[in-house]
Amino acid sequence: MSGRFGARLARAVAEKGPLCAGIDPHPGLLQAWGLPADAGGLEKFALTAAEAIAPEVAVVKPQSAFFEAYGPPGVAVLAKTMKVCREAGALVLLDVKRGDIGSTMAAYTAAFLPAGAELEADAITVSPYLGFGSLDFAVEVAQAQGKGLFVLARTSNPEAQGLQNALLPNGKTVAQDIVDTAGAQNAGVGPLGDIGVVVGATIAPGELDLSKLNGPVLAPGFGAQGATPADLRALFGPGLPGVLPASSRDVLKHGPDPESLRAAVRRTRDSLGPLEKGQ
Ligand SMILES: O=c1ccn([C@@H]2O[C@H](COP(=O)(O)O)[C@@H](O)[C@H]2O)c(=O)[nH]1
Repeated sequence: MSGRFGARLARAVAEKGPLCAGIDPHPGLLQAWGLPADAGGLEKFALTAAEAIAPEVAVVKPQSAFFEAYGPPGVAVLAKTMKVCREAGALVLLDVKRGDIGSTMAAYTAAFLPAGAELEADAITVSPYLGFGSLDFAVEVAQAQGKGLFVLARTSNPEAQGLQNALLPNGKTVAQDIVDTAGAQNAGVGPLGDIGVVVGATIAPGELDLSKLNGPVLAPGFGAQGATPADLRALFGPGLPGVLPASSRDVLKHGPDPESLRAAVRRTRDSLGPLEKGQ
């Protein structure tokens, strides 16, 4: 690993395209793959998915919740899965959505960002709902150690709209304010800053101005939650610069056969259009 996260991400996307493939071991998927709902079934599921998917995409996003649900053995499987993905050349974005007062955020930061941590990720998702400033230490560590953060701004779930589109005294929506605060951290950094945001692929075009973000956008909601490649283009523009459409269940439902999983991830990746220079 060398260089800033934004630069590493830009290189990976130029090589493999922008798809972020999720590893979400839902109990229903384990059942559909004929696996037991225990740590052994979890391991078979996650490692099969990681080995088939990680070589094909720029970014893999394991969903921590589905591993944590199995206790310490599940967390051990998560660590193994992340290692397999990184060894296959993918960047690992751990979806953990952590957010707390600053001093506690420091402990979360230590758990996921430093080199050599058991759950070391290239980037993590974080929540700014204790105030963006509560993330200051995580921002500092990410920028200093070549890692990234994806800050929840306008999430893909329908319940989010009221809170995230509420107007602040400065006249901006909560989500826009989060995007602009992330953008301030990325100012002047090329080709892409390290502090990204999460913007659901399911939201209406025109809700947010991302023009000054200068950082990556994780866009979940593509696939199983209904958003299509056309929705992504309408929302983010045709070139999708810095945007990582994320899909989990829609790819994973094609397992357990590794060849079918590989074919599904390639189809999904190719549905986003040809690679463009500088994308
Ligand atoms: O706004 C958000 C933020 C995160 N997620 C996560 O992404 C995946 C989506 O899975 P699909 O199977 O592709 O629907 C999942 O891990 C969510 O926790 C999101 O959906 N929306």
